[in-house]
Amino acid sequence: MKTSVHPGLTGVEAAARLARLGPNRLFTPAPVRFWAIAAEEIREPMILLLLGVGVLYSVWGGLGDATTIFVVILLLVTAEVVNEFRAKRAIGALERLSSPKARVRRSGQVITTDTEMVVPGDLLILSPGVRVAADATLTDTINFSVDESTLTGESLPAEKSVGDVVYAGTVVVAGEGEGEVTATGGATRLGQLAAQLGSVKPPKTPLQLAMKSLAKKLVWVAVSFSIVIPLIGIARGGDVKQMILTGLSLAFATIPEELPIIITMVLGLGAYRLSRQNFLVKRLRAAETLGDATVILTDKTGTLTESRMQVASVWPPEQEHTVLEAAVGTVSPEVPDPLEQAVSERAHTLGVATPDGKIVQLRHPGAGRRSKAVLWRHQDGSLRLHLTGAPEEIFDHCREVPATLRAQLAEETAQGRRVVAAATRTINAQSAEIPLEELEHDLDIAGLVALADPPRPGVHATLAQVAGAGIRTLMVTGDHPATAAAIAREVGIPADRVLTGEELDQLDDAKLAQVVQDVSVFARATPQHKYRLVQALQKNGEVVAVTGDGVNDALALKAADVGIAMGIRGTDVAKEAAQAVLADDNYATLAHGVFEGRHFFDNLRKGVNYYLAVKVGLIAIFLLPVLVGLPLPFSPIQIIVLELFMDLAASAGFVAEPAEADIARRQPRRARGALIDGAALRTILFKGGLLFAAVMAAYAWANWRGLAPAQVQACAFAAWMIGHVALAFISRSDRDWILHHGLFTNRIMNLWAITAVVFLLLAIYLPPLRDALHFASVPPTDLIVSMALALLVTAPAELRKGFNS
Ligand SMILES: Nc1ncnc2c1ncn2[C@@H]1O[C@H](COP(=O)(O)OP(=O)(O)OP(=O)(O)O)[C@@H](O)[C@H]1O
Repeated sequence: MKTSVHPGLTGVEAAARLARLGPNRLFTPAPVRFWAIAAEEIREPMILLLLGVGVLYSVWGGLGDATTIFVVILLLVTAEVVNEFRAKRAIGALERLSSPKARVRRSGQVITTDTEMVVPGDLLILSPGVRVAADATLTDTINFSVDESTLTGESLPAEKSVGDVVYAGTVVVAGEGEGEVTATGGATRLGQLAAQLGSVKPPKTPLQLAMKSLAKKLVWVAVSFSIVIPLIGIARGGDVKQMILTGLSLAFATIPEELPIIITMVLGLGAYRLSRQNFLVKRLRAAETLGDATVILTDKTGTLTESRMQVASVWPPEQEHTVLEAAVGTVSPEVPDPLEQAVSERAHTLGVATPDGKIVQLRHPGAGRRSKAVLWRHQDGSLRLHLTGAPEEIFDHCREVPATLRAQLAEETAQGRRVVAAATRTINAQSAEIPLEELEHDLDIAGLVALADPPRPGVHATLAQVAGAGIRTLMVTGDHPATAAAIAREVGIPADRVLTGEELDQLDDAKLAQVVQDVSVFARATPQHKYRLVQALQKNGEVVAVTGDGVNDALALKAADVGIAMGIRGTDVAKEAAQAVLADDNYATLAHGVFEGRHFFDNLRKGVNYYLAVKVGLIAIFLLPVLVGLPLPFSPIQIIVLELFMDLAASAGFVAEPAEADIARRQPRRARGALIDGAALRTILFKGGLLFAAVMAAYAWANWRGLAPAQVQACAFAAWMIGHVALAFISRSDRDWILHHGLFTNRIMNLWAITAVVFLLLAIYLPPLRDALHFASVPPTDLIVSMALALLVTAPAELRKGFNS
């Protein structure tokens, strides 16, 4: 392969072309616009229902009532639109954060840029695992082939050489190459295909679907009550118009249209926050499942270790020069991996040069091989083959291997070092066309290079924390078993037994499912082994999070419950197959993500349970008075105001809830059951019942005191507002006392509570608002008693935690 004859475009020229020809992308993501969301929201059946109520009010009630109701509608719609806008903008930003990258040469330097920034004339640097960013004509290749199945459906790799065209969207599977971009974005072949397909909306996550279906079921419950309650009222001689308005308002307040929005808010905003901390959530699904992980299947290099490899020793030491000369012959000049970087740095320090000449053949590790082979043609026409890789594999191809080398290998690997052997062979000058595999024999061993790659600082502590949270960590590596075991011990993974890929092949699926219960370290493993491990673990009922970087890791990443690609080491293919990307490749970031996943799920459950509890309370509050023939505790306008406050708490308040103290200590939720199980249902009914009792207590008190109907409603309203604020605070933690959890640690909830209380006081004592909402001023003592009753009656929800834990 020629080395960098063409320097590529300059940055200035590339920018000019980008401005002229537009970004290299197939779809322009629809921008998230506030007004578009608002327009959509206004067309929602719920809002139409409310507008209907408004119109009826203006016909039956009067202009004042109609104005009040339209103001409330405006507030409600604004609140919902702001919420939805925030969540959708966050989800949109997620895509930008994990946008694909491409390697190009500009002004003689290889740089990594956003794929969108690639322009015609750019020189693409292509290596295995790369998804080709744009259509390009190959200017340089070496044993180069691509998988074109996305375009042609043909699954066999297509070999390509200089002059051939590679298409955007295809994947490099072998060799190395360089190509000059001829078309970008919509002008590429893929772009033309994509234009026919149109844009694809991301599918809804299982939880979003479950929530939608739950919301649909609950609509019927809400609607039934909203019909039955006014019917009973009318049968008992109530005012027909008033009852119709009550029914409509009740329907509006109890139909759980907010449920799917709560999910989008919690998962969307949560995933966005997590993505700012190096855990890029590409699909919301990942945010959903992460917290349930019971097993983390992780790579070693870069995830548990630093991936800043350094040559620790070379064997035999007196022949270091020769060994490095052999090893540096397989170092890729364009895209060296950390191992190659370490070798080349050391060679550079000692003044050992890269072979002088041209690469005529090349084979990367992979497809069952753990070595890299490069065939060089020197200036004088002679051919020399260089092989670097797993010692046992290299030894097999060597003429003879001194026993001291084998002994040294054992010693170095026991210290956790990655050890590669380097060997060479002089080849007949006429044999350049013979496939590499046929040349790889009778090699002369040069020696061993041992590379140190220490564990990342803090990874030991994180692993212990993860283990304490009931999550097992399994290490799967392509490295030597002794190296794997030594690193595993250092970071705290049990390594009494290490299983190699070869041993794993001997086990059938049933046996493997048994073995994975005890063994935590797998060495000399391939991506296929990783895939089998994921399946075996899932067979045992585990929820598996897996990391991956290579082209062939896509299988395991897709099969896992959460597939997580490495951001630094990962290939494009792995990143595409994964649901999330670790921007820093760090195990600690992954662990943090799992705990955050638990946190999201907690918040979601708390928000939903609270939301349903207050709805149950509201229905009960209306059912009892109509059944026993008492005046209604709230007028229709008041019901609509209540809805505004309860929606806000559930959708915005619980999103901001800090994690529970035991988030990293408790065991995973084993049963991946429904969001609302038996226990949750009991809690919902219990809390709804308490809210009902709180309002009824104030209502009874006000009646007993002989207050006027509008005053009775004011007392009931006060009890509701205080009661539902108290319940919201109590619901912020399931098991922990709220004082222990932190009474004022949720800023949004604080703000909401203060607004609710101030609004309550203004609604009763500020004449224009009071008149608009049909309240009457009440003696402060009665108000205080109503509020105190609400606190007293809802307190059992807090006390119940003592019995639950
Ligand atoms: N660039 C390379 N040159 C020579 N040999 C290599 C190279 N890369 C990998 N190998 C050999 O292949 C083995 C497996 O390496 P690989 O990078 O595939 O491991 P892995 O599965 O990614 O493991 P890990 O989780 O430790 O990264 C290494 O131990 C080494 O012997």
